[in-house]
Amino acid sequence: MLMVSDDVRTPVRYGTSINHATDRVHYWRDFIKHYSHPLSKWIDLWPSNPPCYKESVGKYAEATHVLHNQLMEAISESLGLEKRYLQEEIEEGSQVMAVNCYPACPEPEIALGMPPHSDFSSLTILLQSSQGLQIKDRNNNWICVPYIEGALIVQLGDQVEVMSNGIYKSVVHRVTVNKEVNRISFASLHSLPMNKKISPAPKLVNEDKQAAYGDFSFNDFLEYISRNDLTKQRFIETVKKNKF
Ligand SMILES: O=C(O)CCC(=O)C(=O)O
Ligand SMILES: [Fe+2]
Repeated sequence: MLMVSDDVRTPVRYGTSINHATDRVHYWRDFIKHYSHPLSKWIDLWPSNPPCYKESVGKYAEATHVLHNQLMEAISESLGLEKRYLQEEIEEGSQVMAVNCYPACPEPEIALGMPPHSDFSSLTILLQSSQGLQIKDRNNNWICVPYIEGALIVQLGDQVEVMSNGIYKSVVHRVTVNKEVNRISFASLHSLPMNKKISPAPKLVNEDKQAAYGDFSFNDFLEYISRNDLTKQRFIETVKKNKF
């Protein structure tokens, strides 16, 4: 399935993913329906072809889950919080593996693989087959993330921005396309549990630094994206108490 946006305001979108951004809300709703089903442990959502997919991607998903836990410990420590701050929630959280495919594009200058956005996740761990990802720096310039074979890219998501009371910022990113090669990326999006309200860590809130965000859950995020266009306003802007 190739999805090309007919949106004339922005460059067309050229690419597809197993849970394409515009389709993600439907994908996630289905995923959550299965996930919250009492028999969810026995419901197999993996594609059966190619036959090695389930085993290889399954192992990769397990490894990224472990890495996510370790990175969250390091982030908590760096903020002066307990190493195991939110550990239980992290263990019980969800993980979505988004497999994105961006075909070589005849007119890359008028297309984008994925429009600018930040991830709702705590962290996204990304593996890319070639260059294409760009991040926005604090001066609003787009910076290419270089391709390094086998390297994992870790992106901070909205949940860490809120939990850290804005000390860390979730990264705005987009994906460009090119004329020569098809690009594939595996984005492993890790999140705290659906109904867990995420708010600034109490230790990071004081008289000098008030809570800069209200609380929100993954469910609130899903509600938001089912009604709003994420390319017009990032979800995190809606939970900020003061615009800064
Ligand atoms: O393809 C990429 O490099 C990034 C994909 C992405 O941003 C996402 O799946 O949220
Ligand atoms: Fe993303």
